[in-house]
Amino acid sequence: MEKRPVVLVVMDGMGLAETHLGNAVQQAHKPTLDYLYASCPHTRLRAHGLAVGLPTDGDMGNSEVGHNAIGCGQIYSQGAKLVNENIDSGEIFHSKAWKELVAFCKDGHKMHFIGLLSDGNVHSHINHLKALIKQAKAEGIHEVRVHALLDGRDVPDTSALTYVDDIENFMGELNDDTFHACIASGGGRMQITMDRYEADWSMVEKGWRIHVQGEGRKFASATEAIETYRKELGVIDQDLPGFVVAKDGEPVGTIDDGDSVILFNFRGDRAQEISRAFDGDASFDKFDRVKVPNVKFAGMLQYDADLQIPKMYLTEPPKIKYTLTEELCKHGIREYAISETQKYGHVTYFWNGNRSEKFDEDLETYVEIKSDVVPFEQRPWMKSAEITDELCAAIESGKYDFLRTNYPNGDMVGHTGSLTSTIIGVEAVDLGLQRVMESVKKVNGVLLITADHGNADEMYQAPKEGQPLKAKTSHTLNRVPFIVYNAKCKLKTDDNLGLSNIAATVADFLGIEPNEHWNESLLK
Ligand SMILES: O=C(O)[C@@H](CO)OP(=O)(O)O
Ligand SMILES: [Mn+2]
Ligand SMILES: [Mn+2]
Repeated sequence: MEKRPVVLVVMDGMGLAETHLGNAVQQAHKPTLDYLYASCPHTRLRAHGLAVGLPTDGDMGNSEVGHNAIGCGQIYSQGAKLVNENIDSGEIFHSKAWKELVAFCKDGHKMHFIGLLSDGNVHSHINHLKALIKQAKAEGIHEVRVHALLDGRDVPDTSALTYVDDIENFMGELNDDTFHACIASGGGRMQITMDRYEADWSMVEKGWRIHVQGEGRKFASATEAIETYRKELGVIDQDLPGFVVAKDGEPVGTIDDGDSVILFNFRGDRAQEISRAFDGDASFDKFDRVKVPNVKFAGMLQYDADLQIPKMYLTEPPKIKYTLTEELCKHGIREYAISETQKYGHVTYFWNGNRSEKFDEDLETYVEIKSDVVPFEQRPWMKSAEITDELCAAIESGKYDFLRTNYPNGDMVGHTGSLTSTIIGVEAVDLGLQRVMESVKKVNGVLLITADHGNADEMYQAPKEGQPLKAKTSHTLNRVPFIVYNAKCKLKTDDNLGLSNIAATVADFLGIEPNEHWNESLLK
């Protein structure tokens, strides 16, 4: 095959749904995508469940597992599954980190659990938290405090009380003369603690003050906080401000010297910054931690093995080998990756098997466009134009053989639950694609277009008879497209094909031999 530049575009969160109702992708004015479907080879891929290493086919896809699969051409058991197995076998409680943390806080100190309180299974699962609390009691811990990040992004948008009630009932049954567990603080996941890719460290600072120092608006319970904020602000769970649970004016669970802290999220992007705040020495300068308690801190997983974030962890992360980048570097292929902050790590860190470091400084170029810190329903175009400017220039420069990008709009705007804004987000992507196509055509390259999972394709929850339609903020279980522009080819259409079949396809178009560990190419 003659050597031509290959460009891969991931349209984040733009899956394929049958229904038109609430389908922002279908409802958008998208002449470019319409043209591509009408005239170019295309197929459908699995982007959820077993096809991306999740426990069951009931698990929706997400960016981490999606970009891992695209970037390594294989299916690895992912965090959600590895933690399940580690807990089921009881091995987690023999880990060095668990033993050290238990021993550290046993006498008169507290064990804290910080994490996303839901069963979304994208970043965490409430069952994992329950198993850890139960074992903490069994091993003689007296005090447990939960710092509950409220979801509404991987689960229905106002479901926080379901999970708060669930965990409080669970802890209530364990509580007795020797053991006391309760919620100590919390807040919406898009307000505190769970920032990613350094988009907005002030979120993490807010979380630190609330969880560690007990500084924030005080309430008698998590339920009171949620109900009060909902009444006052009318916002959905992910946007609820931080709160501290207090009794007689005193926080019930600050994080103090001698305590142990477990971050029970398994997914890495939104877990790294708070981990760095706990693990960081005196040189930590992302915000003023005021006082750093002498605690032992562990993550559910290690979120970046090269950078050792965090130092202690309960579950070994998937060891993703034979990545596309590694293989392309071996062949001297010059790579270019670009996105805006919110998805920058998706096309670098997740893409390369959860590694932030480059394989080859000379061959790889990474570009980050700074994301705005605004509610994305107010700026649904996000940085699509700026990404496109840079990408088109890079394509036309002739300096790169393989270029990749992620347009975040379908996903980031989709998560807000606004159908109108998400339609505009999809239209912004469509415009970007049109410009990328022109550049690809100019250099006689090949353009591959796909998505990492659905989101914008279902903006309403399944309708219930007699009830008004409710916004849906989470990802979907739908297939995603794979389209080839400017290359004559035939694509396989088998039902079992998924994101892990893309790496070998990219290699085919670049004219190099796919790695033997990769799943088959999509080319017939
Ligand atoms: O925002 C996120 O953290 C997830 C949803 O929990 O979305 P994505 O997997 O698309 O990054
Ligand atoms: Mn995504
Ligand atoms: Mn998403």
